[in-house]
Amino acid sequence: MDKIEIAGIVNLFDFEKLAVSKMTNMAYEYVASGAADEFTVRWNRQALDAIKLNPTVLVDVSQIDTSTSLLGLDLPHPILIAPTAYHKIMHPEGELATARGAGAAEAVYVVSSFTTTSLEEIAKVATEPLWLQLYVRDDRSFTKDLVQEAEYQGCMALCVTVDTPVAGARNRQQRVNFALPNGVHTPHMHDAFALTKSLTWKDIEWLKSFAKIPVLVKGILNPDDAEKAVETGVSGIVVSNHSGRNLDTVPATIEALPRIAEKVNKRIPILMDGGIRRGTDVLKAIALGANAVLVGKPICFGLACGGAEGVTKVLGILRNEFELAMALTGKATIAEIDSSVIWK
Ligand SMILES: Cc1cc2nc3c(=O)[nH]c(=O)nc-3n(C[C@H](O)[C@H](O)[C@H](O)COP(=O)(O)O)c2cc1C
Ligand SMILES: CC(C)CC(=O)C(=O)O
Repeated sequence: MDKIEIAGIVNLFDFEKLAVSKMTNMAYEYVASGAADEFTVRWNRQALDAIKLNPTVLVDVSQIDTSTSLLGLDLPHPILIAPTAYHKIMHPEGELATARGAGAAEAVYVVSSFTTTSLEEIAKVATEPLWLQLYVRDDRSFTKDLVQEAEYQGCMALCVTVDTPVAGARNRQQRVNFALPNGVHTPHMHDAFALTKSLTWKDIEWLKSFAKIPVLVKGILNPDDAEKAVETGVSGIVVSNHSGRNLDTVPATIEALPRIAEKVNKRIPILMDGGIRRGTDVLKAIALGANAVLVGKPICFGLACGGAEGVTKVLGILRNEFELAMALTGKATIAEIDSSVIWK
């Protein structure tokens, strides 16, 4: 059943349409919704759509190379799986299916702190690099233990989420009384309300003082914060507005990206997420200063539609579209993608 329906899917938007019928209403609302009036959710997409491309013709594009290196990793393509919580509410195999899907698609999988499967189990099935997204809790020793467990399980980087001292006004989650179903647990985080509200740059320094793997901060929108991140010595930043789930009416990430890229000036890698749905979106993000992108919601919908296979298909479609976008704009390698590809 799943296989036939998935076979008919040709783009990432199709996954959401199919996922509506596959997910419980509560799970769908959890994944699909943003904060408050969802302006930022819409702006993420509208801002990407509004950017026009400037193709160069008569360039030899017989060999398209999407490979890139990031924090010491050689990646066949620059598309990562963004950390999203609670995969077992989307598919019974949860994060194990996501990790298998990532493996088949040669993608880095950033596991959420709110994973419903332990890192140990995920690491057993993963064949591509895992990173851990870290929510810091009031109990700092708990956080230290989690970092050490991530290192022990072979995670290759930490993404510390810094845009969620509190979750946003998630009205759609409130309307469905969002709660985890019986039998679904978060082995590394227990309680969403135990997140710390007192996280500062000092904590990032503290994490860096003992972490043996690169520390990135996820949730940067303000260029001055990007500068602080560089000064604090983090290994990279993720330009993100949490898919519009926290502070509504912040700008689209693609709008914030050029200013941040200018400030960072290639001193550390920049990743970006928020509304990436098309290969042309990946191209635009790279052209405006990102080294790599992450996708969140489409992975959840792919997982809901077809488990590991759905996740692989989401990534495969996006990667293929990205290759098409490179060929059609006359860019054979990632290094060649710069702002000349944007119509001004
Ligand atoms: C269902 C869902 C759960 C999420 N859970 C987390 C999380 O646990 N930790 C985190 O840092 N970000 C979380 N995010 C934010 C994503 O990592 C990412 O920033 C965002 O989804 C990217 O935008 P996109 O979904 O439009 O691709 C979540 C997003 C969604 C949609
Ligand atoms: C448990 C939540 C704080 C996870 C999250 O980051 C989200 O739902 O956006």
